Amino acid sequence: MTTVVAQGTFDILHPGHVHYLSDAASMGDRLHVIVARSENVTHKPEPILSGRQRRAMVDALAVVDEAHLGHPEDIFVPIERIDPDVIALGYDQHHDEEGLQRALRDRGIDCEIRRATPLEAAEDVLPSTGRIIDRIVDRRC
Ligand SMILES: Cc1cc2nc3c(=O)[nH]c(=O)nc-3n(C[C@H](O)[C@H](O)[C@H](O)COP(=O)(O)O)c2cc1C
Ligand SMILES: Nc1ncnc2c1ncn2[C@@H]1O[C@H](COP(=O)(O)OP(=O)(O)OP(=O)(O)O)[C@@H](O)[C@H]1O
Repeated sequence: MTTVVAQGTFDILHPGHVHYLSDAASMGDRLHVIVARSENVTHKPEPILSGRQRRAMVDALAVVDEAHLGHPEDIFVPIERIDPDVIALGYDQHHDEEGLQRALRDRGIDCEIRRATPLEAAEDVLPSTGRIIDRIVDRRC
């Protein structure tokens, strides 16, 4: 049984999220998703939906076995509990893969880090929460 972990903000679900989570699910047998706490999303505007709402939306997807609201302080607490075989990073996530691998090893977690692929977007709705919000503001305000 290969356990995979995916993680992210997942504010206002869109096809890019479904693509990432489907890709992550295809890397193993069970997919756990860690949903970032709003207070830890510091590299972009605060999420519109609460952490509980974002977790519930992700948990409702067929490809997801379990969605968890992330730990407020230590990102390795849920990882230690889930004990994954694979961590699937999003195609555009700027995590330091070597640093992450070292930190996992220091904690005795034997886990492979893999990258998911981007969704090839052909339609006119751009699959990014930020771009969707910009378009809503543009068209409706
Ligand atoms: C392995 C891993 C575990 C994470 N666990 C948590 C966590 O427990 N709590 C949390 O608030 N953020 C956690 N994060 C951070 C966020 O999920 C995410 O990386 C960050 O907010 C960037 O999200 P974005 O790709 O949606 O922009 C974790 C990140 C990684 C790489
Ligand atoms: N178009 C896409 N193709 C593949 N993966 C995607 C796509 N959009 C988002 N993801 C992945 O989904 C995960 C969570 O993404 P996130 O919640 O940051 O959404 P986002 O739409 O990229 O948000 P924002 O526009 O606010 O940066 C990340 O790992 C990201 O790589």
